[in-house]
Amino acid sequence: QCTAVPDKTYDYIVIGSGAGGIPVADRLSEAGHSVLLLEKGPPSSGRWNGTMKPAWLQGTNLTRFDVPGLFNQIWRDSNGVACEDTGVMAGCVLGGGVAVNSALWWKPPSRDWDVNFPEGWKSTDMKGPVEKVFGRIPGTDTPSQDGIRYNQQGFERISEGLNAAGFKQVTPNVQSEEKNMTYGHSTFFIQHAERHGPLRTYLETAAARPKFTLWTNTMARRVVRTGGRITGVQLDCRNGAGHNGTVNVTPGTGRVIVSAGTMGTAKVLFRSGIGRTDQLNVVKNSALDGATMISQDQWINLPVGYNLNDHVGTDIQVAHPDIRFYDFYAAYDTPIQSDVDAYLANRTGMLTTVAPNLGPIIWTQVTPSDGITRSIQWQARIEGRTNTSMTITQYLGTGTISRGRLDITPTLNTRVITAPYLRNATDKEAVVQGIEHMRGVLNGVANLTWVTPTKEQNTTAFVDSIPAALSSRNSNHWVGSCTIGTKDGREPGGNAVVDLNTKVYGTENLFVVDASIFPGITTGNPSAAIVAVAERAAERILALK
Ligand SMILES: Cc1cc2nc3c(=O)[nH]c(=O)nc-3n(C[C@H](O)[C@H](O)[C@H](O)COP(=O)(O)OP(=O)(O)OC[C@H]3O[C@@H](n4cnc5c(N)ncnc54)[C@H](O)[C@@H]3O)c2cc1C
Repeated sequence: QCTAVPDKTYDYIVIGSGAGGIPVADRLSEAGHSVLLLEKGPPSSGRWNGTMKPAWLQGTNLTRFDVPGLFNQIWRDSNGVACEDTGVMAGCVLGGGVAVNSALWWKPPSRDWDVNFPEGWKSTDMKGPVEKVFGRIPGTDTPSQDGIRYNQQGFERISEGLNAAGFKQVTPNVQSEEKNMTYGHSTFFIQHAERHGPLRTYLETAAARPKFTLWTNTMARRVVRTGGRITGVQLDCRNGAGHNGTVNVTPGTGRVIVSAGTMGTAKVLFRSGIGRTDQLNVVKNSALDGATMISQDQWINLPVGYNLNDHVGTDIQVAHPDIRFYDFYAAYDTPIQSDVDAYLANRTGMLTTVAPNLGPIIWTQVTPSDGITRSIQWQARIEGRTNTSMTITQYLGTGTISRGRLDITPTLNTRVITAPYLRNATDKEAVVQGIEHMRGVLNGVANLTWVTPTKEQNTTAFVDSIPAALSSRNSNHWVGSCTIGTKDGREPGGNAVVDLNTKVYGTENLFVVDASIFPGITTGNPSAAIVAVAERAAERILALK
């Protein structure tokens, strides 16, 4: 049953409850403001009354989102979980990406801020926000309550090669600056062997305050505005629940924060008449929005959808007779009973391991012929062509030059129109250099065999054989599309959508706080960096008059 919007206004309306939205909503509410957090999807974890679970979790307060061993289920059945309007994988449930992801959790090295971000957002500015994030969500590299890491054969064999090649083993979030020739155990935002992170910290403190309100199953269709002044948000209820109508901000002082993710935020802005004219014309000519869209003389011409980025993923695969595959996919419907018992009784055993048994995580840097250093993260997992194979994904991160673009279709879905992968020759050179290096390192592991590339294959030919396309390179780490910067995108040569306070250019009270404002991709999986950006944005927004 949909509910009509009550006659009440809010100091802040935050659209989207992901890595960016939950922390910023919490900090704004902590400052004493009334805050409404909108989420288009249903509840996810058991803590928030989620219901999606396998038979063996019936009668517990856990859902598929809570148990680390079930995190693979998103690749088996994403119905009602994944966004239907993004063209790429993203979580459309309470928590967004931090409800559905692999929970990998990295303190960003200074380089991630200093290479990518504008003034006011450099590593010296981000030190406090990062400390706040890790104070609340420290993460762990031993999720199981008995302190045991299970099925570590892959980690151990690969480490032999790394050690022989001079790599140093580190505790990644302690030695977080050491991101070259280092490796460590996967580190997760897991606690008590359950998914933790923003849903179990920031959202809990926010929800405990009387002036905080959360509406799930409630989608922001567009912001309602007169010129640059936003007065409210028009809502569509979903899944036969949620709220319908237009909810307003406090007259004169209220603000709206869009935190709907790299794809979702771009869509909300397009539907609100903010973007390049070609995209706004698509919305204007659409059956859904055409008749009700804000008139053309009010459009704000900004480069929404540009500067899109993601880690370029390149998979290599090796095999070793010691490696043991564990069937996390089967754990949903036909789990091993002793593993279920260990998990439910003690939070120990294989199901405390994030599927599909990730690690080691390895960091290197390469500098191709343009002289610009690229950070690389290598992410190993026990999954591949056979039961003894291991896939190791190379993520090309901080320092990449290639960028892509997203746009909106006549049915109002976003889609990646230009994939941000290897559009620049030196990015490709960096990928090849990195793989060449890792092939040498892994050749130092006794009894290791190569699946891809084959031992004889030339590295450049191997990299060329994998299309620079979404289907083969996508890492689900989308950033960009509403870039932060000082060059107002309404001006010739301007590339930024939001200013240094995360306020959308040309508006008085509209902000964007999520992965979409990142000017470039991070070294590692980005969720901790996004939470840190939300902390910093809250500081800056609260400091505004
Ligand atoms: C399968 C997968 C695995 C990943 N693994 C990792 C990992 O291990 N570690 C890591 O650091 N990162 C990982 N990531 C990436 C990480 O989760 C994302 O980068 C991060 O969640 C993005 O944060 P965000 O706030 O920008 O958007 P999101 O977290 O995507 O949040 C956006 C939220 O807004 C909601 N929304 C969208 N439109 C509207 C609207 N119009 N109205 C109301 N609500 C709306 C969405 O439903 C969603 O809840 C993974 C991502 C995926 C998809």
